[in-house]
Amino acid sequence: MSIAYLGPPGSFTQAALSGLGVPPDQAVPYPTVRQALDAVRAGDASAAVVPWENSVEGSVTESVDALTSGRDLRIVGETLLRVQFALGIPTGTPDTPGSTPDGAPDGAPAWLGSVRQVLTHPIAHAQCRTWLGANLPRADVVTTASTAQAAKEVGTAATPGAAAIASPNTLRRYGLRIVADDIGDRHDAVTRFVKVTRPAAATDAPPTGVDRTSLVVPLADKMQHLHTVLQEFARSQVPLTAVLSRPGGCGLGTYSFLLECEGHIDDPGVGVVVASLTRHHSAYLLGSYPRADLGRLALSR
Ligand SMILES: O=C(O)C(=O)C[C@]1(C(=O)O)C=C[C@@H](O)C=C1
Repeated sequence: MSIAYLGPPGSFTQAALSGLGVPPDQAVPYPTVRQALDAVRAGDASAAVVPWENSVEGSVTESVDALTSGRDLRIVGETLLRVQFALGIPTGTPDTPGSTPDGAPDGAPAWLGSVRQVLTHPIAHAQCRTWLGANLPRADVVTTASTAQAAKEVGTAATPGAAAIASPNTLRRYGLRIVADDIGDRHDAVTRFVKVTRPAAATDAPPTGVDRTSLVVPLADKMQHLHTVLQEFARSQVPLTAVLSRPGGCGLGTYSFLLECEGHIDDPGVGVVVASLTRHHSAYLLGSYPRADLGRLALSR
């Protein structure tokens, strides 16, 4: 069966598929993270790959919210990808010497004068803020469901004054001319992607010794329990790797927590913590899966 991913082709998510062992001929692009996950829920895809966390911008809350909107999906794997960004404009864009936009630096290249609008994914935008602020401070930023979608829209519509931020290969794929490369604020930016399945299909991976466990603790209006939740990890000496609060749905100040820790549910420490949080705080498991290795990063260009 097919494997859904955040498309269109050329997205960073597509570049991450090989790191999760997804054969290219099984991968099917979906327009949004939610639609990719819903395809798994509906049984139209056996698994989905979605972005989960970025080293510069933090958690991909769209993915966290879409995944935790039900208790019916499990994370079964993760991979890491180094992400690099470039700016592309339609090939027909004429250079307009002497018309650099308001606020652009003196002596800026001529093509800058033509760019009024930059399309990209919000997390890519967040990673290119410094470059955009210095070079295109007055350009409108239009967010798209993925960087590849931005490249596709700019390449297809060839709207005068529009540019896209995506990986260099993706800009080329959609026929754009790269006018600025390596425009990310951090050259070591990394995005973590996860593979998600229905629990019935999830052959829970056995412990490898280098695993991660993700769970949700929906504290909602019982915020005073947060410190006891965190103490459970300390007591069992289980290292927490992430704590993310999301709106709990019961008004301001109520939260649901995504917690991630080192170790596997079948490891004694993690097992004890998850069992206790499940019993006392209605926690539920999102998955125990092999942790990706920072030393074996793929580079997406
Ligand atoms: O826009 C894409 O191409 C994606 O795959 C999404 C995404 C993300 O959500 O973080 C993936 C990696 C980059 O950090 C920017 C965007």
